[in-house]
Amino acid sequence: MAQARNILTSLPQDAHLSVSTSPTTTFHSPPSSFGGARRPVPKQLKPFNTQDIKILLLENVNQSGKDILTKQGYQVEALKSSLPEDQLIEKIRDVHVIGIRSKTKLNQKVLSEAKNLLVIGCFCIGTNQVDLEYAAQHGIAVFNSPFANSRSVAELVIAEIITLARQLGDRSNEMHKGTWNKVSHKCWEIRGKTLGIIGYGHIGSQLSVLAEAMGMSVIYYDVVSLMALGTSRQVPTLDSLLREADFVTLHVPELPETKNMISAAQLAQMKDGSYLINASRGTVVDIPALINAMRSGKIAGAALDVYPAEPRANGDYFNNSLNSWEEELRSLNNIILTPHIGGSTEEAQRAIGIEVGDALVRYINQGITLGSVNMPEINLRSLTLEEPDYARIIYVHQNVPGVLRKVNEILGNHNVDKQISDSRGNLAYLMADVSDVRTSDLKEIYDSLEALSSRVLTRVLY
Ligand SMILES: NC(=O)c1ccc[n+]([C@@H]2O[C@H](COP(=O)([O-])OP(=O)(O)OC[C@H]3O[C@@H](n4cnc5c(N)ncnc54)[C@H](O)[C@@H]3O)[C@@H](O)[C@H]2O)c1
Ligand SMILES: O=C(O)CC[C@@H](O)C(=O)O
Repeated sequence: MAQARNILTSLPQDAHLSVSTSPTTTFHSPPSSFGGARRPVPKQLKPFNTQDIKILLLENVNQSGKDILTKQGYQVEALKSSLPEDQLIEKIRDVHVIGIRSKTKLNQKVLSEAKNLLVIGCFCIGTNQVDLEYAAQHGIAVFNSPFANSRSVAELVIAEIITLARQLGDRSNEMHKGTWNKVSHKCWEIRGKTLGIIGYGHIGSQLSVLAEAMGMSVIYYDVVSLMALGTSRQVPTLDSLLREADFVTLHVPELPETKNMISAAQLAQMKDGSYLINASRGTVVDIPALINAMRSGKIAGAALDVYPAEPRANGDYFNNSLNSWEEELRSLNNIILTPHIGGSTEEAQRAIGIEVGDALVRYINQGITLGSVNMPEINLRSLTLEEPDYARIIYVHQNVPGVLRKVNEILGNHNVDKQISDSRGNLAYLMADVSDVRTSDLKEIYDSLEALSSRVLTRVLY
């Protein structure tokens, strides 16, 4: 694969390399010295003609991200929803970059059709919807936004804790139907109650601070030992958390180990009349088991933001055609059902658009992998307009013995100005800036690297 991703534009054989005069807006070299020195203007490297780069953005990616990509001159097509798999395959064949959120499944079947694909931008935290390993093995880098929406999720959970404790959803529904029902029975303050957080990462720890400010006691369970914020306390087992908490909230990634981590046995461990909140991934809670626990009164209320299967677009139905238990879920009392909006605030979406948009531009134009979730993280200071006949060679390869020797034999006839290499598992990423090269040299370097058996992807940027 990757013929179109082998990026070397055809210039006359002996032409000197041309330099674009438009500096990149998203990447700056550090100043060469302090105090008054003229700052070298970063050179915009050209993966190929920027206007030839085709980008498909799905799932209503924020305007901030679209603007960053459009400003580069790339061709950007943006759709509001995700696509059915057959349409996705049709479209992905043609593009160099795809931007998605949580709904688009980029599995092996889809990615194997993506012959031109260079990079995937997940405009969200979760990357479980992408086969990261397959992507890496085919030289496709994946970027996400690791914490730009964490605060939004934490704030939603705080709102849900109070809403459940006071049965606000039910009272509001009754009023909408014209019924006045003033009750205090089993309505509680949250002050002094215990919040159990499962997964004390970006979201869990942020929530911990907010919950303590509301007067709650916080305990948490995580597979790694983590510093407790405020007066919170890590507990050694999931069971101990479930037995002690009045409110249990999940903030773990979708993994084989987290599938149905809250099922009948765990619900049975929870305190009578406690509450469950899940804004992580739909696979983490066994929903039929939750329905039973709520019907029996064991669980007094729940809030779900995520589901094992979710509709593709706004306006789609949330009913039994997606998940067999949806009607039953909707019929329960004191349950808050939201359409995966934990990270859906103006602030979060704008920040994610900028963060992932910038990462895509850096990768496309400069080959920089900082923040990639499936490639070694590699950066070199940018080339400048004062370095006219330079090129950046990127060689993604299998991490096997002897490759660097062969690569350096190929580059050895030229002046390698700077070079860096790193590996991640069985994949390695090498970046080298070579000076005094002509187009014919580049063609030769490119062809020689392509001929190595270790090759995953070769790019030449200049
Ligand atoms: N509802 C939404 O809109 C929304 C928004 C953002 C993130 N999310 C989901 O929330 C998840 C958590 O986000 P985050 O940014 O806090 O992630 P994070 O990676 O910062 O933290 C996850 C924590 O879970 C822990 N963990 C992993 N496996 C575990 C297990 N089996 N048991 C206990 N702990 C375990 C990890 O050690 C880590 O500390 C994301 O993976 C994403 O799926 C949902
Ligand atoms: O915006 C989305 O679709 C996903 C939000 C959230 O689940 C995330 O992973 O960041």
